Amino acid sequence: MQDWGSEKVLKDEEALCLDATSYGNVARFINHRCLDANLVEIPVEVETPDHHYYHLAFFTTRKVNALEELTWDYGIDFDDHDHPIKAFRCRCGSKFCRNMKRSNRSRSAAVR
Ligand SMILES: C[S@@+](CC[C@H](N)C(=O)[O-])C[C@H]1O[C@@H](n2cnc3c(N)ncnc32)[C@H](O)[C@@H]1O
Repeated sequence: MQDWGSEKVLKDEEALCLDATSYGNVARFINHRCLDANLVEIPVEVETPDHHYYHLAFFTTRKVNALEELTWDYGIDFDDHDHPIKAFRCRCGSKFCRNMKRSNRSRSAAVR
């Protein structure tokens, strides 16, 4: 189930997926950063006489310096090996990197 915000929990059949594989704008170039990314996404309902649909609006979570990279936590579970899409190897560099934690875990397991 998707939970966007808090008021409404969508059932799977009502959930929306935005896929920028074939079409998108400059937001397609935003890279992932684990946990301490400087952007969050807010779904914004766009209303026309015929349709209601969503855009994802990105907002910064803190002051961003000139030339600082904008990053967004894609919400990937790097431990989910059953996911149909294989996750990339994260190189976000965050000290909270979920992929890094996984690498460290396997390394310390190998040392034992
Ligand atoms: C939406 S695109 C981001 C733009 C992409 N870097 C580019 O130059 O076109 C997502 C892809 O970028 C790469 N990517 C994004 N964040 C990454 C990260 N933290 N570590 C490694 N690769 C990353 C992955 O290949 C991912 O599938």
